[in-house]
Amino acid sequence: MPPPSLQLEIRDLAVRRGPRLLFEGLGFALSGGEILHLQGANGAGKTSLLETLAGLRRPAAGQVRGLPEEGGLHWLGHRNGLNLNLSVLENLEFWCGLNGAGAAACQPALERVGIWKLRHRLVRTLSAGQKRRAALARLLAQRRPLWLLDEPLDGLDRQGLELFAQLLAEHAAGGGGALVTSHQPLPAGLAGVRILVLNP
Ligand SMILES: Nc1ncnc2c1ncn2[C@@H]1O[C@H](COP(=O)(O)OP(=O)(O)OP(=O)(O)O)[C@@H](O)[C@H]1O
Repeated sequence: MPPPSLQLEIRDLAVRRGPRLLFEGLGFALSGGEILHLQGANGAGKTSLLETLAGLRRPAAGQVRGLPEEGGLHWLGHRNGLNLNLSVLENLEFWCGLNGAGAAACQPALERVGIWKLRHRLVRTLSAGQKRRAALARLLAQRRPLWLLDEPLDGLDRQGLELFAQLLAEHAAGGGGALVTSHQPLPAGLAGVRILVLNP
């Protein structure tokens, strides 16, 4: 079942952190099937923009139209969203329970990211890249039309980067869209990638 179609439109957006105006007048669109690679210097406001789109931060001005209904986006921030004192499987079951995917979605997701054999390990005992794979499994456990990914490549090895590229390509091919921050280039060969530079 493909996710509902995505037509995100950002107009004249301004975001402030405390007294500091990070950016203003920002406009862009993101449709299903597209991947937007968000670039910009440290402190440019990339994370703040994603947090704003995720509803975690109120914009100072502007409009965000076409955000999916509640439950329609996945947020993967600098932190992995994993409880270090639970096992990999317990973490995923928690997320599946929260988003209505059901426990049956956990095994295929963990197999896909290559860490099913680690399912009983406490997350605190995993390497950084293994934790990142567990976080990516969250995205697979339930299909959602919009992915907001903040530095998702951090910690991934070469195979992890290839896996990430496949997951992103499949997401886009299924009609999903993604806004991805990364200081390194996105894996080569991904179709439908546009670049947006914040505060060039
Ligand atoms: N909790 C906070 N309180 C006040 N200012 C903050 C806070 N977190 C971040 N900032 C400031 O907001 C600005 C934008 O930060 P943000 O994390 O959005 O940038 P970024 O483009 O994602 O940076 P990076 O590439 O380093 O991850 C920075 O100047 C930062 O110092």
